[in-house]
Amino acid sequence: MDHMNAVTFTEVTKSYGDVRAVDGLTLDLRPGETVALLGPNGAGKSTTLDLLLGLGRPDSGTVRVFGTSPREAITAGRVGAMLQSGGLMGEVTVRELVRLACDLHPRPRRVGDVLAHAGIGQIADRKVDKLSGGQEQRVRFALATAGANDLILLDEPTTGMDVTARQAFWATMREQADQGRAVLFATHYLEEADAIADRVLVLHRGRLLADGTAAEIKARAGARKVAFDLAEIDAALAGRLRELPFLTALDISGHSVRLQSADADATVHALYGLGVYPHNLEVAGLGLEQAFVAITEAEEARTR
Ligand SMILES: Nc1ncnc2c1ncn2[C@@H]1O[C@H](COP(=O)(O)OP(=O)(O)OP(=O)(O)O)[C@@H](O)[C@H]1O
Repeated sequence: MDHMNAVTFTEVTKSYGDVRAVDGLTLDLRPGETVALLGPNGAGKSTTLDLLLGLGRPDSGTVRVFGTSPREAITAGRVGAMLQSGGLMGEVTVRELVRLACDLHPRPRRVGDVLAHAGIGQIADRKVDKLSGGQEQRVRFALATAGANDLILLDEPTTGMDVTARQAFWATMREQADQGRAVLFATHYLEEADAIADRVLVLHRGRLLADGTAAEIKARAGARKVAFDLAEIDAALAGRLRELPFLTALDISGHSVRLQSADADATVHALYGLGVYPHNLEVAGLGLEQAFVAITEAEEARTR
């Protein structure tokens, strides 16, 4: 069983009325992988997670979790989830709620361990409806890890958490992945995806636009930023700068030039060929956020 994929989507389509929320999605997740699911609002991230939880059924195609239907995998206690929506039971204490989740799980962890790992040991005796937003998120996280799950699904898990809570959260998730669990999380925090995920999926209108490591996705977006200063920029030089090869953007302001290039090596080579002497030359890759914007905007332009 161990070689089996944690998740397999095969040609999955799901519509709500006229809206194709998921459109022909094919993808595999392997045990031990931490995977970020990115996409603009309405891209189909939550729908994808719902399908994995058996909360919706695909119109066509198949979703398998450890080789079974999502429902079977959940009944067997293999899937833990932390979703955006859904209120928590309020009249009970944090410990009581976590204990209930552990009692209901086919393969429960110890209540004390769950509380400690989620960083809520100190607030275990508080009523759930008296918690701050960030504390509530930690409790949701505890509920998602009440049992020994093999797949953990997280929908924007760190929304509302402070920096310390976020770091503790991702450290715990990393441990879970190191123990062979697959972790799939939807997020709008691209720096988090960049830092945490082994693999990044970019969804757009229900389709998979990119699938790779953060470094691969940045490289795929291609462009690099180049910045330098020149002693003097007259109109003739400005014209020649505009004709540098592989330029995708150029901004000249006083003595400083900022540009984007699809092939920075070739652009910088040609720049020296103009007989000028750039000072303070910097070449930098795009961040995941810029790469994400570049990829999704290119797709918008293509399908417009
Ligand atoms: N229950 C529903 N009924 C009707 N339309 C829905 C329903 N759920 C989702 N949709 C539509 O399906 C599309 C995908 O929505 P989904 O919530 O999966 O996107 P998302 O990527 O999670 O977005 P966000 O980043 O805003 O949370 C959207 O156009 C949304 O309006």
